[in-house]
Amino acid sequence: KEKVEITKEQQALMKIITDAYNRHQIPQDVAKKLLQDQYSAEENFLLLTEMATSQVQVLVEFTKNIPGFLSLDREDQIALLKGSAVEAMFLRSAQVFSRKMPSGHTEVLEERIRKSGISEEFITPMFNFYKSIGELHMVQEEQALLTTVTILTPDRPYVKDQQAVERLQETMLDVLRKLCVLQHPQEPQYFARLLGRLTELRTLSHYHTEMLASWRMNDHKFTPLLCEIWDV
Ligand SMILES: O=C(Nc1ccccc1F)[C@H](C1CCCCC1)n1c(-c2ccc(Cl)cc2)nc2cc(F)c(F)cc21
Repeated sequence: KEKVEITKEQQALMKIITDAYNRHQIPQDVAKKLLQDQYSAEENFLLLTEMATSQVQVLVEFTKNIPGFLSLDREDQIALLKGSAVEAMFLRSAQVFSRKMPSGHTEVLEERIRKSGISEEFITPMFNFYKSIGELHMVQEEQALLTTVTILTPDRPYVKDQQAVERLQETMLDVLRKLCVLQHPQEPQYFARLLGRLTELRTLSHYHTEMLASWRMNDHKFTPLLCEIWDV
């Protein structure tokens, strides 16, 4: 049984990333808003575009705190942000959905999202993903590192120096792997399950353009930033 040990440097890296991850969260809590009131499809769509726009802004701030990210080629930094923004939003949504809430709140939240305007065909895959993330009961360090690993995906479109991104991602994967072993000693497969979620996340994110286009309302308006990032 090999002794898994997180080094001092890895401990420091994890602290920087987790603190940044917790610092750069959306100011107002979308779950609270959704639990307070029932909104029309138009109001929900507007809320989504506002949330997604501010999510991109906090994602940019968060990446500045990933050690080594700012040393990457500038255009590659943009390519990584553009390539991971939708996945980061769905990952964040899943973490919001999986948060411990007073009994009955998760059901209300699920109901509100089901009725928000998203077309039927996307509801099941989306909630399957949210529930599979919830079942992992990730600690906040794992959530922060998983988002970091998602951002540092070398094979995003237009990334020139993939090796440099790969080296950074591997550094984060090594810390995440050790953390999983230490946090979930009874589950040797936990780390593999965690990475399997990233495949599900990528698949779900492929639907996002259709999910938005099929939102049950006419004339979908987007912010300039979302047009940039969401290919809409
Ligand atoms: O705001 C949102 N997500 C979100 C974005 C950035 C940061 C944090 C976020 F939670 C939207 C709302 C918007 C308003 C209508 C209902 C869905 N949202 C989604 C979601 C996201 C994108 C598509 Cl295409 C379809 C649904 N899944 C959610 C699960 C939740 F638990 C939750 F609280 C909100 C959620």
